[in-house]
Amino acid sequence: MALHSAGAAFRQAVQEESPLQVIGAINANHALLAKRAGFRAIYLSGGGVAAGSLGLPDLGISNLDDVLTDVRRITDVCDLPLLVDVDTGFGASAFNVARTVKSMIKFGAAAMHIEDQVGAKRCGHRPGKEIVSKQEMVDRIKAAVDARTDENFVIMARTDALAVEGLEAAVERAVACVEAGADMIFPEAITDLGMYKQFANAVKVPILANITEFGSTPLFTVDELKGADVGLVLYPLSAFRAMNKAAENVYQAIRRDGTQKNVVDTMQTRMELYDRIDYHSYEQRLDALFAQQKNK
Ligand SMILES: C[C@](O)(C(=O)O)[C@H](CC(=O)O)C(=O)O
Ligand SMILES: [Mg+2]
Repeated sequence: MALHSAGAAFRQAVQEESPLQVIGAINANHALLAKRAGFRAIYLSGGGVAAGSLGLPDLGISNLDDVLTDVRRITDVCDLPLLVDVDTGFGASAFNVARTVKSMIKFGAAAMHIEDQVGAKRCGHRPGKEIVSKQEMVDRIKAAVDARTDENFVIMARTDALAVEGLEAAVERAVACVEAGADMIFPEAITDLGMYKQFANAVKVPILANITEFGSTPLFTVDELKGADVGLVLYPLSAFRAMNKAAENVYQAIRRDGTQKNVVDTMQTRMELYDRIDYHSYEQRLDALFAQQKNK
């Protein structure tokens, strides 16, 4: 087992905060802001890597390296356990899935979710999704579990089957994934609170509720989800959506007004930024390091 296991920290957080709020952090800076706000676990969204880092839609276009770049940047500065969206695993074979798992662990992720959509996937809240067979999904999970180099690294199985095959089939898939070794279940695009309970009763492992905005799932509160036996609550893109709106507003204002004076009040100040990224302590270390040289 790894000396410092991010996976173990994630499992502990799930035990201690029930349900555990897992907050989307689109980049390293946001990871620091999330930690400061008191969250105990963070999330790297696949849709967020695609839209935020690449300016592309969430349609299975981004690859393993795109995601790893963002994972490394986040885990380099933030010690909160990170759950990563690996879409369908970045390749059809068991070797592809294994490579994804090993890389995630190496780059410091605590957990990943892998889904049962076909490779040419869509956002879970869009129409027209297609899923692979139950057996093929079970094989993905088996490959992932087998590839772990840290037994505490969390393999979460996401099923998109509800929208395609209905509740019963989706629950059946979840059960099959847990039998294959999945540690947690992410039933995607849930429409009723009671459905979470049905998954939880059937699988007996923690269930994640994806409370993404403007999708098919109502914005259930933590208290409501606790009552439905949910173990983790995900907000994948909340800060990302807000950040994009803020940027658009500033771009439009500066272009329109020829000055930023009208929007400067909406900005994080220089001092706030420096505080959030611990700028001054870096500077002090630099001064201390080269002080002797200067005094010579
Ligand atoms: C969770 C998700 O997979 C993501 O990539 O963040 C998306 C979120 C979204 O598009 O709102 C999904 O639910 O498919
Ligand atoms: Mg995704």
